[in-house]
Order: sequence, then structure tokens, then C-alpha cells
Amino acid sequence: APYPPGPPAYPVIGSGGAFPAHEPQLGLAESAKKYGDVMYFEMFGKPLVVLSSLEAASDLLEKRSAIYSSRPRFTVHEMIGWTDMVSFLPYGEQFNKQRKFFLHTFSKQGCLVFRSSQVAQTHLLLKNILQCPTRYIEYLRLFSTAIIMEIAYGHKVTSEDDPYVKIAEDTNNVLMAAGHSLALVDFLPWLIYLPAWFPGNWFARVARESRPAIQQMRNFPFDEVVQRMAYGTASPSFVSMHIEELERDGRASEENLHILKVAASQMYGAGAETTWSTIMNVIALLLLHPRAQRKAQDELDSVLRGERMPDFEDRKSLPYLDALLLEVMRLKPTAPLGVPHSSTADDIYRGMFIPKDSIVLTNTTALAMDDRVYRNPTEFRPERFLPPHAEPNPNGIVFGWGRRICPGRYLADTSVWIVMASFLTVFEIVPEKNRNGQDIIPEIQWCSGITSSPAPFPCVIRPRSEKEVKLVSRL
Ligand code: HEM
Repeated sequence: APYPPGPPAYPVIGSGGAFPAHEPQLGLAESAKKYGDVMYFEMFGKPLVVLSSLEAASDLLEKRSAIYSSRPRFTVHEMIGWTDMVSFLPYGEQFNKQRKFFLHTFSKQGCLVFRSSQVAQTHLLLKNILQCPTRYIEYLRLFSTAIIMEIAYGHKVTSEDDPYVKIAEDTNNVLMAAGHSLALVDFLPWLIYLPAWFPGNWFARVARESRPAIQQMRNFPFDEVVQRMAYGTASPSFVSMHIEELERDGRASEENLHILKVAASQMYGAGAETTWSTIMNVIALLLLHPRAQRKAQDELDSVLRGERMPDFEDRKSLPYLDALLLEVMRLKPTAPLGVPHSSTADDIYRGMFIPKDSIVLTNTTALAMDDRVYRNPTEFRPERFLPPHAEPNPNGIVFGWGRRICPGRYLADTSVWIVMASFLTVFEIVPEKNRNGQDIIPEIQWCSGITSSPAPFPCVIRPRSEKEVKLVSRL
């Protein structure tokens, strides 16, 4: 069978030259109009397949997940020394062992244990923003870090001076420096043999400088939990709950404790930036869509009046807010080009040959913009997810697919839901004014890497009225 259609390949570079370097999700969505929803690139001899429809993503990554659930090699991350974390691991025994820790703890039901931490951190967030609304971006960052640290290690972060915040910042710097997706060196692995001073060999420097931060992130919080458990002062957390379970089952071997340590250290990298970016995307789009903001607030006001009861286990108990969050996540997917999967066997799909070891990218941006699935897809319209419309839930677009689907999705979803329900009850997001008293409606730019979030934009966050100020002061 022939390969899927794609740009022409040339000697050595293959079709690598046609792969867009900047905001690839946009260029690839354009190419898909020409080549179709399953596109083939030969990148310096390596097969790369780009999926651009819900149907193809679901057919391959879900229905044939036995083949499409591995990961490609992430060379830079390998050099840093953290590819033993679940999100980088190829499909196999190590992967299953580590992922099991997540599935167990963060199932829909399992997440309920962490609900009180999510609510307490949200209250702290509201108080912080009330005191200094202009710093809302930093406070949201603190919130996203604090939630993860509390859930992973039972450590309560209450201020920006906390040592766990420093660890988180250092880790984030590593993530930013290394990127979280594919780099040229993944296709040309011999580049790693170039000396560190060689122009363009940034990865050797990043790897060298990152290692101490990674060791600190892995060891310090984990060792603290072990110590607190020995003193009997540990709060329940992902780590303490699993150590207890391993000890109870007689499986607390050095190897299993190491796997747990690695899994816990992954939570920050996978969960903090993504949660923060998603909340920032909501705030940016609500600034641009005041009517939607007002509608969500009307719904929340009906809760305060006692006419409606929100149910933590059912987001649909606030249907408009639920639809609004889905619409933000569809229109501004937090991971605009998904996270690459790779295939572990040759396959034939719709008569096309997809070779073993293909890198498989799902262009979530193209999926969200598919007008066969979403009517007027570029339009911001939460109502598309409400009866009688009920367009498909963009879950795959947001959280990925099959055996690699984000295991933190229920936790992340409720964090975003609780924060936005609370935030919109108390605050409003309004444009800044110019000297003539007119609203400044900013042209928001979205920075895109592995996650996409708005570049800083002018806006004002303020309490909706004195009543809300009192409400927050009483929390
Ligand atoms: C709104 C926030 C979040 C978003 C948008 C998000 C999105 C994603 C996406 C797109 C993937 C890749 C799925 C695939 O390869 O098909 C992923 C993987 C992952 N996420 Fe999340 N995530 C979020 C929050 C979290 C949180 C809070 C945690 C931790 C509790 C977490 C843990 C993970 C892990 C461990 C993986 C790797 C899974 C694997 O490779 O098998 N995520 N996430």
C-alpha cells in the first residue's frame, strides 16, 4: 500500500523542509486541506504522520491503541536524564507500572479525596487577588503550583517564598528550555556528538545545566514525605497514600519506591503549566466575550440566591459554565499540537501504509476547526455544547487519546471548574480604559510551544461589588 499523501520528499531532508517551523499547527492545518486528514512526512528518513480529523485520531489512537500508544525518542530530555517519567516512556512494562499509580489515584472517584485541597487553594487565590488584583497572573501560577504540590506531597504552599515554589520554578525553566516536543536533534541524533560550544548545540548546555534542578525536584519533596511519615505528621497525598499501600502489600521495594518518586515528580511538569495555561485562556477569552462572561455570572448568581445547587461531581449542574469551559478548550487547545505518539507495528489504514516507528502527531487545532464537526468553528459560542445543539465534547482535543490519555484530566478539569466558578462569582474581567475613557480591546497574541497561553494583555480584574469583597473576606 502507498504511504499517506504528503509534501514531496527530497534526498536527505525528505519532506522536512515542508514541515512548518513556527506555529506548526496552523501550517499543518493548511497542508491538510491539500493532502487530507492523514498526512505523511519523511523527516530526515524518519516517518511522521499528522492526523487532522477526529475520525482519524479516534480510529488510530483509540481503536488501534495497541499499535499507537508508544512515544518517540525525546533526545534532549534523554540527555537531561528524565525520560524515565511516564509521559516520555515507550509503551511497555515500565510505562504500565508508573501509569498505574496515576490511574488509581486520579480516577473520577479517586479525585474526590483532593477536593478540599482544591477548594482551600481556590479560597487562598481569591483572597490574594482581592488584595492585589494586578498580580492575578502570578497568583494563578502560585495556585497551579500549590495544588500540585499539596496533592503530590501533602505540602501546603501558602506564599511565593516557599522552597517548593523555587523547585517548581527551576523545573519550569528546564521544561521551557528543553521544549516538550520534538526538536531537530530527534531526527538527527548524531547532532549530540557535536561539542557543546558548537553553534546550535544548545541541548548540551541545557542538559548540563538542568540536571541539578531535576535531582532536587525528584528527591527533596519525596524525602520530606518519607520523613513526615516516620514522625506520623504526613498529610494524605499521592506519595504517602502509595507508600502506605506498597508497605501494606509488602511491595515497598527500592525499585517500586523509585518508580513512585519519578511518577510524583512528573506531576508538576505535566499538571501545573497546563492548568495555569487553561485558566489564562479562559480569562483572555472572557475579556473578549463579555456577554458569555455575564451569562456565566448570571448562572452563578442563581447559586448564591439558592435557586441552583452546584454539584462537584457533576459539572453539568452549572450547564452554561461547563459549556463555556469546553468552548475555551476547543477554541484554544492547551496543547495545540497534542503530544507525539509513536507506532510499534506496521499498519494499513484506509488503504495507506503507516510504517512501524512512525511519529504520530494529532493536530488538535485542525480537529477543533473541522467544520464537519463544529458549526462555524472559529466562532466563540458556548451554546454549541448545550441542548439542542450538543456538538461533540472536545475531550480528545484537550486531553489526548487512548492509552496515553491524560491521567490527570479529572483533577485538572475540576481545578479549572472550581477556580472559574469561584472567580466569576466574585470578580469581573473588564477592559482597561484609554485616556478618553474608551475600552481598550486588546489584540491578544497566543504564545505557543507545547502548551499555548496568552501573552500578557491589558485587562482589569475587579470585585463585582462590595458584597463580593465581604464574601471573600469571610472565607
Ligand atoms: C488542564 C490541564 C491539563 C491538560 C490540558 C493536559 C493535557 C494533556 C495531554 C494533551 C496529554 C498527552 C496525551 C496524549 O499523549 O495523547 C497529557 C498527558 C499527561 N498528563 Fe495531562 N493535562 C493537564 C493536567 C494534568 C494534571 C493535573 C496531571 C497530574 C495529575 C497530568 C498528568 C499527565 C501525565 C502523567 C501525562 C502523560 C501520560 C502518558 O504519557 O501516558 N496532566 N496531558
